[in-house]
Amino acid sequence: MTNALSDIASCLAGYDPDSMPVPLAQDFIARLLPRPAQRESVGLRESLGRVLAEDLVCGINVPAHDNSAMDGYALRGSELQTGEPTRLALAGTSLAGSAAAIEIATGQCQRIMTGAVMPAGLDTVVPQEFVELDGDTIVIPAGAVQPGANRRLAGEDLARGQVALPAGRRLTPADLGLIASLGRAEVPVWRRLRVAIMATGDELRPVGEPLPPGCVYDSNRHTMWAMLQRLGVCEVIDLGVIPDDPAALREAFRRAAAETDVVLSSGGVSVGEADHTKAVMAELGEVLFWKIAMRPGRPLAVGRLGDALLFGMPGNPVAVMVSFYAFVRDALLAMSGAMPAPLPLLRAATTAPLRKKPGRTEYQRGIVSRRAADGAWQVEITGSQGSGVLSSMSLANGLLVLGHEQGDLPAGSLVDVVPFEGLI
Ligand SMILES: Nc1nc2c(c(=O)[nH]1)N[C@H]1C(S)=C(S)[C@@H](COP(=O)(O)OP(=O)(O)OC[C@H]3O[C@@H](n4cnc5c(N)ncnc54)[C@H](O)[C@@H]3O)O[C@H]1N2
Ligand code: MOO
Repeated sequence: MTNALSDIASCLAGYDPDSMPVPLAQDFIARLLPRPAQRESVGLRESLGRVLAEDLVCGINVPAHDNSAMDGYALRGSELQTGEPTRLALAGTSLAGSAAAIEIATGQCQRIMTGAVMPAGLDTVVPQEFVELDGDTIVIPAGAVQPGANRRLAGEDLARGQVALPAGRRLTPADLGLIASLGRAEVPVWRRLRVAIMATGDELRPVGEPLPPGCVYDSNRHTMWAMLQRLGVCEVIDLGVIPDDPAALREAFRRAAAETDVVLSSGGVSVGEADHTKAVMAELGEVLFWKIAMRPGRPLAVGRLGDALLFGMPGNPVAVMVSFYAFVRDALLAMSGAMPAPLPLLRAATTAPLRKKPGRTEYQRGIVSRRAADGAWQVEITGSQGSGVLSSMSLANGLLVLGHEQGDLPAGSLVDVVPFEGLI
């Protein structure tokens, strides 16, 4: 039996739906999240960006055998002379890919290529450019190589039985290579989350249609779709634009909750007369409405409809993006089974003074760059910070995060910036 949202809220010290600090809202949401339940096996390439459902244990050593790191000559390190050249007779050649057992006698060495198996008993490789050939003898100048150099040991990258990648890992290009190096063609991952998106509002028109007076094109569904694509762990179900009509909203929310794990809507969560979204959510499910102490992104609805989690995000186009990164991103990753991955932060110096009201978290759009004089990070605000102004968001390459208690800042202050690279 899951706890009612109001019970969870009553456990939080300082809970205030009319002025919720960002960390408290994040903490509340973290308590609601179901763990992933269904796993599937996907082909290696399909696993990029997906969440590993179990620890991936190495079935083999990588590399599988001791091998050479250089093209050169393999020898016994104990036979290297100190203070004078070493002379060794050439026995034969080892090429990569050959597993032939080779015996090399004392006083001999073996020509060897990068990646070739080290002959038994040899532990050192001298690169070919360091030696001189004297007929079938190689001459290694004193000090050209240390015993044990240029040899890669079996299992030095990954040892059989070791956990190569832990459950919860979101797989990267290097991880795909790692999994391939273990010879695995199939990867166990958690099922993608199904996420419904919808934009609500009578004034919204889909792109590609004429724009009647008083209307705006719906941009939020496209930013929501794009942010979800970038996250890489969701299957997006687009329910389109829903008018401010209770019957249509009811139908859309019912359908979304029945078919998906998470429902994201934009608009209709403020106090306007056509803001029916709130009423419909409350009628169908269990929903809390908050005014978050932040800017932009002040109104937010968080709730449950059946088994689906609901985020009613504000309609203003920048507010919906900031709400997504402040609250929805981490929730979706946790529900996908991913281990927590806080957004990377840069510390950058402001190029001009900043106005900031204490008592709320502010997310300001900026451009981070390296200062010519010393290469240190600096950040400049991208102009109007209105929560409907998408152009300053589009121009930005990062979001400044100014904490709850922070007041005005003089030029040159160090602030936290979330870089968009890889995120937006
Ligand atoms: N009296 C008050 N008014 C408002 C408050 C408040 O506390 N008291 N809060 C303001 C804040 S902050 C925000 S944010 C908005 C959020 O309101 P809603 O979530 O109800 O959003 P709407 O009213 O539906 O739309 C707001 C704005 O955004 C435009 N919009 C909506 N959806 C889209 C979309 N899909 N694509 C592009 N643009 C969209 C819409 O046309 C409005 O201009 O409320 C403030 N008001
Ligand atoms: O905070 Mo609203 O979310 O200003 O746009």
